[in-house]
Amino acid sequence: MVLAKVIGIDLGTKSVKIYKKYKGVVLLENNIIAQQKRSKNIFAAGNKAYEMLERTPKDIFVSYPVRSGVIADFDNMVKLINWYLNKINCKKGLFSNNTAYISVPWDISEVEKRAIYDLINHSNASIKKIKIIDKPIAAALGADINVQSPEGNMIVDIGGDTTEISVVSLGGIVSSKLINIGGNHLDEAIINYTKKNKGILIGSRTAEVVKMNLSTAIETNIGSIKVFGRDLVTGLPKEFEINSLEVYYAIKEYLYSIIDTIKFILERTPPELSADIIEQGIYLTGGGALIEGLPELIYKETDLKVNCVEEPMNSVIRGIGKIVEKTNTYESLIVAPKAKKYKYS
Ligand SMILES: Nc1ncnc2c1ncn2[C@@H]1O[C@H](COP(=O)(O)OP(=O)(O)OP(=O)(O)O)[C@@H](O)[C@H]1O
Repeated sequence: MVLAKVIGIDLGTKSVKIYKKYKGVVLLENNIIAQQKRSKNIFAAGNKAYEMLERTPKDIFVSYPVRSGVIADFDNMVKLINWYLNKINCKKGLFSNNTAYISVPWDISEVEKRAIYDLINHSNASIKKIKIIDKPIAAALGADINVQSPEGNMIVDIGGDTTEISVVSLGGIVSSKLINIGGNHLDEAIINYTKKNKGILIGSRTAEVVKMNLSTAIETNIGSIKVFGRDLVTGLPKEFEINSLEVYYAIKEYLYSIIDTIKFILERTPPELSADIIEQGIYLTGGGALIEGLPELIYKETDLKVNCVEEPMNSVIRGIGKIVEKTNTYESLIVAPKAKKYKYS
């Protein structure tokens, strides 16, 4: 007899993380596909495809199938999920009665949520049960918050394409807002800054390196790095230096938009829960939580202390992992399905 497996999936805009019961995180890949333009066959997937970004010949096309937290390119996402599941040995025939726990943003439409069921049903994996978890709940669990208590907690999850700001209490979402601001927008802002102020065009991977090294919410110069770009006047490659103050100027507008949304959500939070949030502070998760000085800026603008979560990029998959390991304890956190024709459980 083949044993049933339980896995958890964090299907992010930028990356995919898969957790296997008793094993921990078994897959961490960029959620990106490189394919031949004509045949649409996979040329590379995951981290290998990311390495090809902006380096491919004309007949190879590289793209991200998840955009703004939802599946934007269904066919390619099916190809990728098959590739990921194959990589962790979760393909058809191998497991008889598998269950997958998958997180989705809260503030999206039912149709967008249902696409997750379609995705798994169209995949090669023999997953019988699909259980949906609200991403803010998973992020909160991953931040070691007791999500089932009556206490209110605010989670700010700054991801690749989106920031999801949510208040959770008693295992549910009290309020949440998903805004289209994430790491990709900061990369674009850095590209636009160097184009406008230095006359140099850089690629998105270089912009991400600049962001990871220098992104700051503090208006002071704390360091610089040298990178290559293309001089827009001569057309030739050029090495140039960029410092953290320049990166601050490039991204600050986005940071303030996130803070404005935090205030927006706070204004709409019932007073009892607001009191809890004031006492506990905000929890910052997602890759964007690594922006230098962001907790201090949020504190300055909102008067709320900010709790930094360890390895904030892994918060959601850590939370899903906790659910996968203790399915009975966390059964109440599973989102109730809305339509019948899908394989809900
Ligand atoms: N040190 C850092 N400073 C700033 N940003 C960072 C840093 N490290 C990673 N990031 C950014 O964090 C983002 C990825 O975060 P995360 O893994 O939480 O996103 P995701 O779950 O894939 O996306 P989403 O939540 O939008 O679906 C990327 O844009 C990445 O560049």
